[in-house]
Amino acid sequence: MAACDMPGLTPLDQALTTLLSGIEALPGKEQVPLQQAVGRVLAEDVCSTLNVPPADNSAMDGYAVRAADLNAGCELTLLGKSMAGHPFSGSVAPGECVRIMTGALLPAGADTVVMQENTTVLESGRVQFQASAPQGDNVRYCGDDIRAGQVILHAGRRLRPADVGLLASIGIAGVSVRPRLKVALLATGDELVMPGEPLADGQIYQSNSFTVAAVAKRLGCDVLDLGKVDDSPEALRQAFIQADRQADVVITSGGVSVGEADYTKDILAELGEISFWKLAIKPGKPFASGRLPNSVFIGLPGNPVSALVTMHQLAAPMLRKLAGETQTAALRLPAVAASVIRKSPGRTDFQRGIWQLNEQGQIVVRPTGGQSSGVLSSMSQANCYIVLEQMRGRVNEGETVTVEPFDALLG
Ligand SMILES: Nc1nc2c(c(=O)[nH]1)N[C@H]1C(S)=C(S)[C@@H](COP(=O)(O)OP(=O)(O)OC[C@H]3O[C@@H](n4cnc5c(N)ncnc54)[C@H](O)[C@@H]3O)O[C@H]1N2
Ligand code: MOO
Repeated sequence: MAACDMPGLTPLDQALTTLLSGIEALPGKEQVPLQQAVGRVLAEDVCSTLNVPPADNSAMDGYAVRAADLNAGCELTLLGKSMAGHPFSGSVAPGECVRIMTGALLPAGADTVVMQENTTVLESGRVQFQASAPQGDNVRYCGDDIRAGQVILHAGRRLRPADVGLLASIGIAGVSVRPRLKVALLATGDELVMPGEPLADGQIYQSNSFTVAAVAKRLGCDVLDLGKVDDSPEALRQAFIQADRQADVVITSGGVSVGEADYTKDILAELGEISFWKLAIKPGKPFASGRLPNSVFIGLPGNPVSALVTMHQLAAPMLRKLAGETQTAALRLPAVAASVIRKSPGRTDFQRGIWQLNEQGQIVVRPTGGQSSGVLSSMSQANCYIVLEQMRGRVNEGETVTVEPFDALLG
């Protein structure tokens, strides 16, 4: 069936644009020490008050010289040495050089550093050089990396390991960050049992709260797992009211389809506002979002892969926006299908696959087994999505497809 024959299904991009335009970053900020800043979202731009490096210095162990003095076999008089933390106090005149270590300040008068491997210390104590060198060779100039006054990290940045090093390198001991989002999780369904408990006929172990919590935690959220809710309007009503009191965001799984026990949408509409989506993606067709009196509501479909894929593709960008984080587009790359990939036109598929490089340096990808939305093992084995366009049908071996490598939330 062609996509135009699938009425009421909204493309993912369109749904995401609408969902994101309807929410704002939650207000507030707090100061945290740098040791606790990785993974947090900057609340303000950070400006450097320093040049980095703070002064011209050496990139090598060797000799600081004037480049104009150098030629093959030339000899220069050794004046002294410049060590990291112990600069040479004099200045280098024509015909002179100074022993210098990596990171030590370049003495006045010198403009170049020659690696010690290209020199010989003579019995006279003078230093002989094997060749000339371009002026500035092996010198790290003041401000090469960062200039005083420059914004080094912008508000909205989720801090990475290199970022906290960068902040430390300009002497910053703490930063202003956005508060952590409080996220309450509810798993709906009479059939659900917690791992560790015995399983009766017709019951299954609940897994969605574990996958969804794992992603939310990787996004730096404080997660409050409120457990399972039975498929009854009253149980859902009470659970939603409790969750709404405690959290900035309430995320449920299950009960958003058209089944007789699918009450999530009704209760959400009763207590707050609902927008219900039928998305043109597979897995993850049913998806609800909206507001409760105090919180943003996200209703994921119940099937385990659908819940995780919609958590990643829709809920995670929403959580990032609420947390004040600047959005970045997912990495998508062309790849060669290593096998036939079954697909029907109508929805954009997020099949689970393994990508690797072949001997020609091309990315090749194959699906990881069963692609039903209940088959979590195919997600567990995967290192990427194979993103197959809405209108596309079966993919033959050798055709080009798009892969989206799992990012830090899923990988
Ligand atoms: N007539 C139709 N039926 C269905 C449609 C449809 O359009 N028309 N959509 C299908 C799609 S697609 C999905 S996805 C599911 C979503 O349904 P719900 O969100 O209402 O989810 P449930 O019915 O509650 O559960 C579905 C499935 O997932 C299992 N589940 C639920 N919660 C958990 C959990 N926390 N951990 C593990 N597994 C869970 C549940 O036992 C069911 O097997 O609807 C289709 N039906
Ligand atoms: O498309 Mo539903 O999301 O899993 O099977």
